[in-house]
Amino acid sequence: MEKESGEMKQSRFRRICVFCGSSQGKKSSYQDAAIELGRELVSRNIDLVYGGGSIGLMGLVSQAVHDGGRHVLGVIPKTLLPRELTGETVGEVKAVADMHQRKAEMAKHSDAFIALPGGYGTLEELLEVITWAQLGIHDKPLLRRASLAPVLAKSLSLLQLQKSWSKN
Ligand SMILES: C/C(=C\CNc1ncnc2c1ncn2[C@@H]1O[C@H](COP(=O)(O)O)[C@@H](O)[C@H]1O)CO
Repeated sequence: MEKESGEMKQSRFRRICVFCGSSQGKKSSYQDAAIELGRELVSRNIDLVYGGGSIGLMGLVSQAVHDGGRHVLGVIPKTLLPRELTGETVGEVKAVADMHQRKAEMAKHSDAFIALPGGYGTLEELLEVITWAQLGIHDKPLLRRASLAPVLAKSLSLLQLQKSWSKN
């Protein structure tokens, strides 16, 4: 991405949608990755679109982008608007009717998608944009889309495993 002179080349993406956990996850590397991604977007002059709120990795990436002076758009269903559910949102907040409209709005306002570690919500959002790409509904890049199937399969079986552990 860097030019020979050392100055940063303008990315072809203006706004990137990030799907990520509403909790911080068990590994500090997840939190580090969220902050690092936020700073990377700033360094490439890219704005953020995400699910809104300040909780979990969502809060870390949005705060990093906001702190760096780039625009942050949080798309939140009306039912999740109360601050006790999602916390304070930095930047612009777009309230939508429901989860379906949220995903459509996030996709509409973005030029590409990136997924960080997360739970069922992140997986669901990721699977939907992959499916839309497969159906030709959009042709926006998704980070490592080509090799995602095995990763997703592994994640799903890990989630299943985690579920059965928590029952014991
Ligand atoms: C209902 C409660 C908390 C939910 N708060 C959320 N606020 C904003 N966005 C959310 C929330 N939960 C899920 N999302 C969306 O899904 C992704 C994260 O889900 P995950 O299951 O944590 O991976 C994220 O990208 C959001 O778009 C109180 O219990």
